[in-house]
Amino acid sequence: MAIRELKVCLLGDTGVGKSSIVSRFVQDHFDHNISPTIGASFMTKTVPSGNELHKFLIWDTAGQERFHSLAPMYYRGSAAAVIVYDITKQDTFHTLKKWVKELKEHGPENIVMAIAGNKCDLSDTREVTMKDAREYAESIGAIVVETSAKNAINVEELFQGISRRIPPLDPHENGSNGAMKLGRQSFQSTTRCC
Ligand SMILES: Nc1nc2c(ncn2[C@@H]2O[C@H](COP(=O)(O)OP(=O)(O)OP(=O)(O)O)[C@@H](O)[C@H]2O)c(=O)[nH]1
Repeated sequence: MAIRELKVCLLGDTGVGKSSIVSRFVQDHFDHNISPTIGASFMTKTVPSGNELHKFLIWDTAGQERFHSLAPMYYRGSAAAVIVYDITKQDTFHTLKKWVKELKEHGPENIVMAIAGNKCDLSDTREVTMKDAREYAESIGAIVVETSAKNAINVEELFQGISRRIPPLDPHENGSNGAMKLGRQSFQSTTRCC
């Protein structure tokens, strides 16, 4: 079975739960007292996808503004970006839109964009509706899903959605050096809710 290495970066405001999503996905663990990320952190996880294995090389970036200038190092060469907002904080949805703009202007041409509305376990105090998120995602051709890293809701599904957007390897395009051509399979939006 062929292994594809897929660089994925997580972007979004500080405190929205990027590290918690990665920790839930890779280690099936949630820490209430997780510290803010300094710079970036790196983890990997390999999952089956059709006839292939997708090895996600995950760069979890720091959301604090002082680290913003480092982000291009992590989205450059990425097959996918997970852009996270907190459904209980409208301003984090605004920050997400700024990240999407930056990715469109400076990110890889065919990057798969996945929007994660995290903390859906706190939907009683929601400030961003699923309708708004879905409409925005459709307008940019992104996957959108509401997640809870805390309660393990839709985290696996988020990465499965990314896997589905990665076109299967064409053996004729895979050179002897193992170079792989990545791109977005479809521009249709995919939506999942809690
Ligand atoms: N209720 C709830 N809290 C969450 C969830 N995900 C993360 N948190 C909490 O939100 C806070 C911030 O989580 P982090 O994962 O550090 O957020 P981050 O986006 O990585 O933050 P930076 O590293 O500063 O960019 C922590 O107190 C987490 O425990 C969730 O799904 N539900």
